Amino acid sequence: MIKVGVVGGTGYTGVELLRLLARHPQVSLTAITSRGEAGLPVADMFPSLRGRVDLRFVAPQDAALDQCDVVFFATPNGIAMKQAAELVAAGVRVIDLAADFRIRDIAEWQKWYGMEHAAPELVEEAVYGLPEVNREQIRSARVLANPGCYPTAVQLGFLPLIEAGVVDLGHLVADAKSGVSGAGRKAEVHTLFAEAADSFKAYGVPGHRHLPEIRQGLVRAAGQQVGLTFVPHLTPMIRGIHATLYAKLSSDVDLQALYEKRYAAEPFVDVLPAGSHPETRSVRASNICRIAVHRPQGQDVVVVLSVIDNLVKGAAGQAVQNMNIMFGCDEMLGLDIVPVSP
Ligand SMILES: NC(=O)C1=CN([C@@H]2O[C@H](COP(=O)(O)OP(=O)(O)OC[C@H]3O[C@@H](n4cnc5c(N)ncnc54)[C@H](OP(=O)(O)O)[C@@H]3O)[C@@H](O)[C@H]2O)C=CC1
Ligand SMILES: CC(=O)N[C@@H](CCC(=O)OP(=O)(O)O)C(=O)O
Repeated sequence: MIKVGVVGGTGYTGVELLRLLARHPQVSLTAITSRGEAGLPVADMFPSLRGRVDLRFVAPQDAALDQCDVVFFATPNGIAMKQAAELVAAGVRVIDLAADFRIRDIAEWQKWYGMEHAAPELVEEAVYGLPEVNREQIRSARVLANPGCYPTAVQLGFLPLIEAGVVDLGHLVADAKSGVSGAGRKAEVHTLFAEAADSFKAYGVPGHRHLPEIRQGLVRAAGQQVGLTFVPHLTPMIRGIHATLYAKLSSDVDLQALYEKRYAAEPFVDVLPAGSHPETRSVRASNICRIAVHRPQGQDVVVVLSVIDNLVKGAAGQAVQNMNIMFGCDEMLGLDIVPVSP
């Protein structure tokens, strides 16, 4: 059994991890932390876990994390980077759901995240956990940088076009919408029911911290610089990301065949039939990214629609997928669940 610790078990991605890990046949949940709820049975806070998780929350400093085989950090940015080195030295593998190890350029990371990096040497060795790109490196990772939610939907949508070299790399556009759980469980005015339940807005247009992460992945696939415009939106739903991606075609290609071939062996990417319009509810609570590719009215423009559940393929599900790869389990173990909506 894989002994697992979860730091940040009271947050949205933390409880989503617990939902998935509690039913994982190879996992033994060992420690689940909370600073404010130490001592409280986890199932008292989350009744959906009654009978499935019988641990109590423990304060992070009291958790025997060094006894685990792997520790997930479902914490704000800047926490994992301070603890990962000690854990790795103790032989514990680290999966960070935050952004501490995602950006290889430390100066760039510090600019976007507004803090000094505490473990640049671990960024160097960390593996970016997008299995559809890095599966082989993930197997031996000691530090795993789980991708961001928008970066997962946008990269999976753009990658086939970029890898095949069939679009103008200077003018890629990603227009993405997220449910409110993407902002986490902490209290903030803009996610109050009265603020977010009946409104729709773009944000971060001058620059969002996921821009450098997406660009890093696309540049790697292209082998050259790319021009990317990324505009996130907050939409009145709880879970889900819908990314609409635009690019100018530079060669004539069978787009449907291109996407079907690229993802034929991927268990968690579903390329829909030509002409489809994926809905976020079709992936709710599942680890699947559903993609449709369009060429409107035969123009030289390609439009890609990519949907995920931000808490699953965009966070906890992808983290469990990565754990499965790191520990030699079947990649779908604990994740072979159907979406909860039609
Ligand atoms: N929400 C989403 O859709 C996605 C989130 N992410 C990333 O995953 C991480 C977690 O996000 P999310 O679950 O939404 O956030 P939440 O705000 O919902 O939860 C954060 C958790 O971190 C714990 N925590 C906060 N500060 C500390 C600290 N100093 N030391 C230890 N634990 C701490 C909190 O627990 P307590 O206060 O009880 O200690 C809480 O359980 C973030 O980095 C986020 O950016 C990534 C992809 C998608
Ligand atoms: C709707 C919403 O607010 N979404 C968050 C992004 C989600 C997230 O948690 O960011 P990471 O994946 O980098 O951790 C935001 O735009 O800041």
